[in-house]
Amino acid sequence: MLLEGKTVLVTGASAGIGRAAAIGAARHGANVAINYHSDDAGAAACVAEIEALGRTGVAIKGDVADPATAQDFIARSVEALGRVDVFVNNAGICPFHAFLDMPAETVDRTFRVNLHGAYYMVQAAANQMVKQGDGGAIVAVSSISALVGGEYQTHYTPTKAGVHSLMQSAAIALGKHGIRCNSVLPGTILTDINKDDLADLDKRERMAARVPLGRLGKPDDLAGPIIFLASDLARYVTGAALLVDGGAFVNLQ
Ligand SMILES: NC(=O)C1=CN([C@@H]2O[C@H](COP(=O)(O)OP(=O)(O)OC[C@H]3O[C@@H](n4cnc5c(N)ncnc54)[C@H](O)[C@@H]3O)[C@@H](O)[C@H]2O)C=CC1
Ligand SMILES: C[C@H](O)[C@@H]1OC(=O)[C@H](O)[C@@H]1O
Repeated sequence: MLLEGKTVLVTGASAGIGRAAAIGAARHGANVAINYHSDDAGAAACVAEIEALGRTGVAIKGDVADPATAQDFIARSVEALGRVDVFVNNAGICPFHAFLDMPAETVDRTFRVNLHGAYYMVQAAANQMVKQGDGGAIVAVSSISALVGGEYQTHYTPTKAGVHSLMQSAAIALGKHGIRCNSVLPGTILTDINKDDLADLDKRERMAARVPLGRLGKPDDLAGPIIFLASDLARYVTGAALLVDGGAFVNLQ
């Protein structure tokens, strides 16, 4: 049990990586509050799994693109669970589209959800941790895409580089408060975010062929690395970025 008695908050946890992180935290002894955007059934199912593990779970609806959601999520989580020990910034979108005719509203929405949302959520969680006075851990779900490009992801990859950079600067700003800030950089993980893109079986095979470990990732592959960074096992780790990509990034030839 790496998070026994801790309170963990996860954004975008009605599905995918966020959901796996939330349930993984509960499996490690944490009570968990999740933020979600619109999938009431997915959020309820996640809370039900947390509670089946004997922990308290709470789901709070809100669009992370709205700065007010961050204040609301932290305040209502504290109301329900008492405090915030760990904050996992996960919510994100990636509407694949070509560069030359990328609609301005797609760029704007992607920036607001992935980067502005991360900024205000991390800031609100950090303020709560500072108020509590005994440190904490923040883990952001960035991406291998913080380091490499994507033809149909010109609006998305800068947000993931931004989240990675946010963790580095926040690590400096919050170290004096005992708050650690790290990111995980997933490779290609099979979730709803890329279901349509990977319906192209040629592309899916190409992506899998790049992975030395021989397969694309599953949401649960991220739970362990996120829980590790959130836990006291990583007590001297801050400002770090952990690739969780089956080796895809280093596989040049
Ligand atoms: N699947 C992949 O290959 C990779 C995913 N990531 C990142 O992982 C994170 C999670 O994505 P996945 O689990 O893959 O996809 P997903 O589509 O299964 O999950 C995304 C989650 O974010 C939530 N969300 C979306 N917009 C939101 C909003 N405005 N407010 C609140 N919640 C919102 C969704 O409801 C959902 O729970 C994202 O930040 C994504 O960029 C990073 C690298 C690779
Ligand atoms: C959504 C993509 O399949 C996924 O998102 C990322 O951040 C990875 O780099 C993959 O491209």
